[in-house]
Amino acid sequence: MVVLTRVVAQGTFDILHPGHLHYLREAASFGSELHVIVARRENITHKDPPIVPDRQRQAMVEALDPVDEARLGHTEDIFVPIERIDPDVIVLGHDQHHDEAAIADALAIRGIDCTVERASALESTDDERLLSTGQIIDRILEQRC
Ligand SMILES: Cc1cc2nc3c(=O)[nH]c(=O)nc-3n(C[C@H](O)[C@H](O)[C@H](O)COP(=O)(O)O)c2cc1C
Ligand SMILES: Nc1ncnc2c1ncn2[C@@H]1O[C@H](COP(=O)(O)OP(=O)(O)OP(=O)(O)O)[C@@H](O)[C@H]1O
Repeated sequence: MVVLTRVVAQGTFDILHPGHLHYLREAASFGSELHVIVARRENITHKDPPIVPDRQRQAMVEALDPVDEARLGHTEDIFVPIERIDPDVIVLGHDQHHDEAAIADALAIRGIDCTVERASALESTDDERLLSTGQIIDRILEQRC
């Protein structure tokens, strides 16, 4: 019998880059199905809002090879999609501003049996890759303005 292990990853995914692929491939390695929650613009208050519209960010993430399904997150309650997906593992990004223990407590309160992991960072070596949306936008501003 095949046991499906559902994994959740999440983020803004404004302008896609190799760091996103690294994160999503690592998240996918924790199970058999990767579900991605794409943050809604109105919920992105911890940094500049995304340039790319919500639906376009969701469509681009869903097209990536490691991703089985991508959805826009809930407008108010971040646990609504979690309750619908019912994941076995949530993988936080290396720099995501969420505390594993706090997420784990919130899952336990809701009776959701799911572990919380933290992905690693794809660090820039000496090559030319741009490994954050911020870097890409800075490069555009430098070279196009
Ligand atoms: C478990 C979990 C569930 C989330 N659910 C939602 C959601 O339903 N709606 C949403 O807009 N953002 C959701 N988010 C994304 C957060 O709103 C936040 O923007 C994101 O984690 C920050 O990622 P980034 O700074 O790496 O882009 C969720 C995050 C986590 C960790
Ligand atoms: N270089 C990277 N290595 C590993 N994971 C990354 C990297 N860049 C982004 N991620 C992960 O991808 C997810 C989405 O991140 P996000 O969409 O905020 O991209 P970002 O490039 O970090 O954006 P910004 O530069 O605006 O912070 C997060 O979980 C984040 O940790």
